[in-house]
Amino acid sequence: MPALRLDRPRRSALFMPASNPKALAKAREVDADVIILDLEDAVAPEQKEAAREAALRALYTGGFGHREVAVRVNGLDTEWGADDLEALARAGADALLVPKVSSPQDVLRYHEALSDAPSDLQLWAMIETAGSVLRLDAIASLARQTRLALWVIGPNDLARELRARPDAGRTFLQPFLSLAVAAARAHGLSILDGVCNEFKDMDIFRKEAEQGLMFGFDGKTLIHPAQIAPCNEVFSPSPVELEWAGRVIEAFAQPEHAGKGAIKLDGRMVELLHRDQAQSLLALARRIAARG
Ligand SMILES: CC(C)(COP(=O)(O)OP(=O)(O)OC[C@H]1O[C@@H](n2cnc3c(N)ncnc32)[C@H](O)[C@@H]1OP(=O)(O)O)[C@@H](O)C(=O)NCCC(=O)NCCSC(=O)C[C@H](O)C(=O)O
Ligand SMILES: [Mg+2]
Repeated sequence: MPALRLDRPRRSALFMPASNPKALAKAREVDADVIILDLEDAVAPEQKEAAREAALRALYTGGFGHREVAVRVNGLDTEWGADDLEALARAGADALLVPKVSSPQDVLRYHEALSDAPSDLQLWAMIETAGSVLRLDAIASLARQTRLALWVIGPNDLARELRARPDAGRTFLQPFLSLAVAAARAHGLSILDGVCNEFKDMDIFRKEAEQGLMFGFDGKTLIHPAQIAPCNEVFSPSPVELEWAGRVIEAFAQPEHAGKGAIKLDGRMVELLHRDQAQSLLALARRIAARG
């Protein structure tokens, strides 16, 4: 199975309809950590085959630099799903993102359909159905025995299925977001927050991205290039966090703190687990800087 790539910065993941040549042309320029070529909901039925061809051309052309590239295929329960998987399994994508996963059996179907794919091809799954909400732990538990490596939340499909009324604070999603992050972390999956449909008002977008950061997401999926810069900023360690991280590590290195599990710093307790967090933050900052 592919090694789980939790070490990659995945602050921003931009969806691009593979049927939109103007959008695809930007895939090698935009500052997103991940590009997701969409064959599913952003593509009209009559465009599905042309979009698949365009995604294949883009993958064979390559040149995506530091960006991870995923393709969101159509579900196996649609007339295009099996052909998408067949065509794309060996086309050089880092991952295939599959929609509307509801159960462990769904993951196993996709995993089996990819049995001949290169060993480093990852399976990413949209978590966006009512069924998936009820089976988070069982779905995530397949991470260690299949290609499953990452989840993406799908707030639009979830709102539709639940008949919820989304508001700016995402009230209907909040309990679910916490549980999804917990299930992902328990089984070593990466997890990306869902898209914000608002792409003109960056205050609304930024608040939603900050909310996702607070819930523990690794990054956020995006629909428009204007969302990339604020998203990267929100999901990068801030100067204040990096300064804190440096001081925590330094404090634990002092001879008077040798062998201690908890010490005082700035009038507050810090424990060895905070030193671990500090080291992770500094490592993420180094990896972001190394992307160029
Ligand atoms: C939302 C859009 C339809 C808006 O498009 P448009 O009106 O063209 O926006 P702009 O005029 O502001 O565009 C300016 C230029 O930027 C390019 N552009 C726009 N969006 C993208 C993009 N995503 N990637 C790359 N480039 C993009 C335009 O082509 C303009 O270029 P130029 O003319 O050369 O200046 C549009 O943004 C869009 O289609 N977004 C992506 C939609 C999508 O992929 N949806 C599916 C994923 S979201 C999802 O499915 C959610 C999930 O499953 C759930 O259930 O929640
Ligand atoms: Mg969806």
